[in-house]
Amino acid sequence: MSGADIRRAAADLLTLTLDSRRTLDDAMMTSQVFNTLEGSDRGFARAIASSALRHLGWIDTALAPLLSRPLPAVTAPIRALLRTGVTQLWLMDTPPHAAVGETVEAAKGWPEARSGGAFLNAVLRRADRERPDFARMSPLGIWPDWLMDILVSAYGSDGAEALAKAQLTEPTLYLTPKSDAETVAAETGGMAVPGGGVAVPTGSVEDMDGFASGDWWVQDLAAMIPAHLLDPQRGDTIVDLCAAPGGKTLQLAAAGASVTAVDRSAPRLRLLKENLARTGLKATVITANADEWRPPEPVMKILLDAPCSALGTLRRHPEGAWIKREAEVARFPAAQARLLDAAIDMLAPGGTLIYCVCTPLPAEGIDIVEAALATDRVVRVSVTPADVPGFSHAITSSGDVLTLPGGDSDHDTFYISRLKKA
Ligand SMILES: C[S@@+](CC[C@H](N)C(=O)[O-])C[C@H]1O[C@@H](n2cnc3c(N)ncnc32)[C@H](O)[C@@H]1O
Repeated sequence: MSGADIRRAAADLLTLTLDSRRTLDDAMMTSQVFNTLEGSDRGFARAIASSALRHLGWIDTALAPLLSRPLPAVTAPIRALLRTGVTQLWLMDTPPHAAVGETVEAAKGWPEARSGGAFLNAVLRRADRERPDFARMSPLGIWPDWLMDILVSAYGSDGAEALAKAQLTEPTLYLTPKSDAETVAAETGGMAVPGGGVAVPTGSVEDMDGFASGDWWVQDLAAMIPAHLLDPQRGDTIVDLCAAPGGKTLQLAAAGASVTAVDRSAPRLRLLKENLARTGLKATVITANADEWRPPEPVMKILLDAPCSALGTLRRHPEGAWIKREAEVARFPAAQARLLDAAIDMLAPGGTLIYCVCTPLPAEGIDIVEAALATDRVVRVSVTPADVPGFSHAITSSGDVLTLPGGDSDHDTFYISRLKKA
């Protein structure tokens, strides 16, 4: 494949994410042009798109003075090629002649972009001469204004900046071992870390030792905490609500618990079933709306990983900042409160419920839990340092866990609360 094909594929991934509002993973699965690439070409196209999405607010701000019309007024294919070109020039080690030349070539082979070749050439040449100094730009500028505003109002400028800086850093790939972390570390060339995960060098997951044999699955370190806090034991009956694609179901099942995994999305449950089959673990899988579904009898342990804005995983999915809308984010708390109420209904007296969301927004985390506590149907069981090896710094003054970035931390942001039925 030619260098132009790689740029065309990267631009296609950008239009699918930013203009069709798909996730990058989904775009990579559906883009025909991306799927003609193999090996390192595929890796390079993905790296360009991923870097563009990670830094998009900065890129668009720096592009604006180079254009005679606003970026949104440029057609989608040319806009994607512009972003593809400047990402190579400003953020990657691509030699300028290749970044400009191959991106302009890509336009020539793309009927909807062909007429913009000369414009693209002129802007990219100027972008090569007039390079922005991203180090002097506020990290908050990588986000759309609405997102910056809600994070600044929740955490102040410094806290929001820490979240933005976390997004600017390539996240480590972590595996959750089915049984022994040291064995998985030896098998994959990784390193066992406190909390039970294994940090591995980034690469093709399917090609790593132990993938096909199901010895591990990919899961962020912070995402391992909720299942740990439920203290799953052999013989426990556990209901895992909002379970797909199943990272936490696998953890609970690997501990020997009898798990019922409930999710309303059949396609996502297909992934959960694939994960169970690959790892040889067992769970009862139910497609249902957890607002309405009830177990045959109340259970002692429930995990509710509620649907959320997922703003705590932007470092892995930076496109989330651009494909989500403020109004959608505002709708989550009502759904979360309903689901927590339903989960409390399913819980036996004295039973334990873990509520978690992968977002730093208090409206989706502590506010939901405080409202449930105010009904007196549940009490909080404060998390202790011994409960969360490697994460004692994340225990909040109210006894929950909030894994905000800080120092040399390298994990997603989760809010987790442990509740007991009164
Ligand atoms: C954060 S994801 C769950 C991730 C999963 N627990 C894991 O560890 O892989 C939230 C899930 O909630 C599901 N969901 C959203 N609303 C639901 C509802 N009312 N009933 C059941 N599942 C729901 C979504 O389909 C999605 O799979």
